[in-house]
Amino acid sequence: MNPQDLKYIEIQGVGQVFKTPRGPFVALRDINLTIAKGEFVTLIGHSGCGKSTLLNLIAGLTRPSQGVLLCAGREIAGPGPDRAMVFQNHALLPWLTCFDNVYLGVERVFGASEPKARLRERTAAALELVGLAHAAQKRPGEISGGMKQRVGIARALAIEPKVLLMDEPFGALDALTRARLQDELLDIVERTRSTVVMVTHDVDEAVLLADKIVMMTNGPAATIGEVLPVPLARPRQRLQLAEDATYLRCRKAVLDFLYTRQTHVEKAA
Ligand SMILES: Nc1ncnc2c1ncn2[C@@H]1O[C@H](COP(=O)(O)OP(=O)(O)OP(=O)(O)O)[C@@H](O)[C@H]1O
Repeated sequence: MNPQDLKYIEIQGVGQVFKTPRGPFVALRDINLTIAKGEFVTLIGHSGCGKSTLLNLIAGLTRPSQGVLLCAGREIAGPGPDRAMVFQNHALLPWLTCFDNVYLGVERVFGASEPKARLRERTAAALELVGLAHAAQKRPGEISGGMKQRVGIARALAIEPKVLLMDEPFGALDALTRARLQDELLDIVERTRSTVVMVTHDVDEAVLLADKIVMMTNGPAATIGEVLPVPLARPRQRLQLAEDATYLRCRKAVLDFLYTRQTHVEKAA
C-alpha cells in the first residue's frame, strides 16, 4: 500500500468545545487517530461520549475547537462528496420516490459533468447494489425500516464517496434485519473497498465489521481510551465467528473496556 494511503484520514490533537448557556462544554479532548484507505473502523463508547461529535468532525459538518483533521493529506474544511454520511433515521425526503431520493445526491455530485441518462444509470446501480431495484418507484412511507435504511446506504454509495461515515445506521432496526444489513454491508464494502467509519453501540456489530475498534472514554472531555485491532480474515461469516477464538477475545476486550474500565455513570443534567 502507498505510504500516503496508510494515513488516509488523520486526526491530530482534536478537541471539541461547545458553547452552552451554562458555559463551555468540553465534549472531546486530545483525539489522535489514523485510518488507512480501505479500513473499516467502528467507534464505540457509552451514550454521550462524543461518537457523533467525532463523526461530524470527519464529515466536515462541524469544525474542531483544537487540532486538525485531514483526508488524503488535505485539511477537512467542510462537507464534500469524498465523504458521505448515513444517518440512523435515514433522513429520506418522504415526498420523493426511493429512486429520486438517491438521484438527488447523484445529480448534485455528477450533474454538471454527466448526461441525465448516466445519472439515472448510477442511481439504478446503487439501488441494485443494496437489493432495492424493485422498490425504486415507492415512497419512503411505503417501505419497511430496513428498506429505508438501505435507500440511505444506496444514496451514500451512489456518489462514490472515498469515505463512508455511518452514525448508528442499524440502531433502529430489529435484530434479524440488522444482521441481514450487516452482512450486506460487509459484502458491499468488500466490493467497493470503501473506507468506513461507523458509530455503534453494539459490541458484536463492532467486532463483526471492523478492522479496528476505537473505544472512547466517558464524557465530558472524552478521548480515545484504546484502539483494538480485529485480526479476523475476510470475508467474514457470522455463524463461523460465533465460536472463533479471536472473535471471542476481541468481544471480551470491548466488553471489559465498556463495563469494567468505563462503567457508565448517568450524570445529572
Ligand atoms: N451542539 C452541541 N452543543 C452542546 N453540547 C453538545 C452539542 N452536541 C453534542 N453535545 C454534547 O456533547 C456530548 C457528546 O455528544 P454526542 O452526540 O457526540 O455523543 P454520542 O456518543 O454520539 O452519544 P449517543 O451514543 O447517545 O448518540 C454530549 O454530552 C452532548 O450533550
